[in-house]
Amino acid sequence: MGLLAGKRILVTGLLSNRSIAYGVARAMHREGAELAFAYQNDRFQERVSKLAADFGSQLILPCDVQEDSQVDDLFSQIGDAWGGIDSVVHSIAYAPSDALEGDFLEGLSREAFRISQEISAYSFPAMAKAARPLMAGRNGSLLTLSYLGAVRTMPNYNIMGLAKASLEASVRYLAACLGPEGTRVNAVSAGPIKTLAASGIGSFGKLLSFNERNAPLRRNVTIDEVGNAAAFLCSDLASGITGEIMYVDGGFNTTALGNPDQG
Ligand SMILES: NC(=O)c1ccc[n+]([C@@H]2O[C@H](COP(=O)([O-])OP(=O)(O)OC[C@H]3O[C@@H](n4cnc5c(N)ncnc54)[C@H](O)[C@@H]3O)[C@@H](O)[C@H]2O)c1
Ligand SMILES: Cc1c(CN(C)C(=O)CCc2cnc3c(c2)CCC(=O)N3)oc2ccccc12
Repeated sequence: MGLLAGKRILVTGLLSNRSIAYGVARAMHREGAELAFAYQNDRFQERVSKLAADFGSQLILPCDVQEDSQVDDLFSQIGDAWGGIDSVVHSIAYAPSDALEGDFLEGLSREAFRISQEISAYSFPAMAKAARPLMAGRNGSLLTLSYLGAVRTMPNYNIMGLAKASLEASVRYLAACLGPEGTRVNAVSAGPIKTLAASGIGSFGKLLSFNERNAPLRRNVTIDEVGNAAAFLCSDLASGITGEIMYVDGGFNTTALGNPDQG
């Protein structure tokens, strides 16, 4: 019997078969979950529907998290179709690309700050608020994806680091708010992975190879390893875990000087 048998889970942020959300969906499907998907806008409907078919999903709904009405509509449609929901996976981030390279202050602007916080951080508690009535009494869980740049400075990550810091704080405040009603809230902080969100980042290749050479496991992680951890955190095996940021990064976050042989 799969870890997630009988669970109904919404997975957001699926965009390609390299998406972390794809790895999460694959693990959760394998563990017996019934999946629904949300895509950012109509441009992505066809490609997400094709990807979602890999997981036998018929519930594929639009949701641009910049619009409150679309977040509300998403969960009312899920309520109509399912009557309730056990878990929500938030796998969404965005900052204007010119804020994601070079000098932190050069890339800083009120607009870049607002957009990155709104899409990459506010959207998680906003979805939690809309999902709350559907999750009552189900001992469900919420899960989001973070990155080490939330708590350590990472060259070029810049304004996204502030958004992830905000996101990780929301994991703790949501855990405190929803724990009494039985809903758990956690994050997986993943190591760097070559996805669409990572492409177009100038120094990404260097970052991947630095991690590969310096992480205790001496390699990068895969979307399936992140997916497995996400499936565990949303399963009843993790019934005592909430407000937690679980690192799936080959141990990189635990090192100070990395690989001593690297000089
Ligand atoms: N790739 C990495 O190295 C890495 C590492 C750690 C954490 N993460 C996090 O994983 C999550 C998924 O990113 P990914 O690497 O799988 O890339 P991805 O490009 O596959 O996924 C990013 C998703 O964000 C969605 N999105 C952006 N703006 C949106 C909006 N306004 N409304 C709704 N959806 C919107 C996109 O449609 C896309 O599906 C992000 O939160 C990212 O910060 C990525
Ligand atoms: C790792 C890592 C990532 C992957 N990661 C953890 C992320 O969170 C990426 C999120 C992201 C948010 N917004 C945008 C983009 C990516 C690229 C396209 C775009 O226009 N905007 O991005 C980096 C950017 C700089 C340095 C390291 C990294």
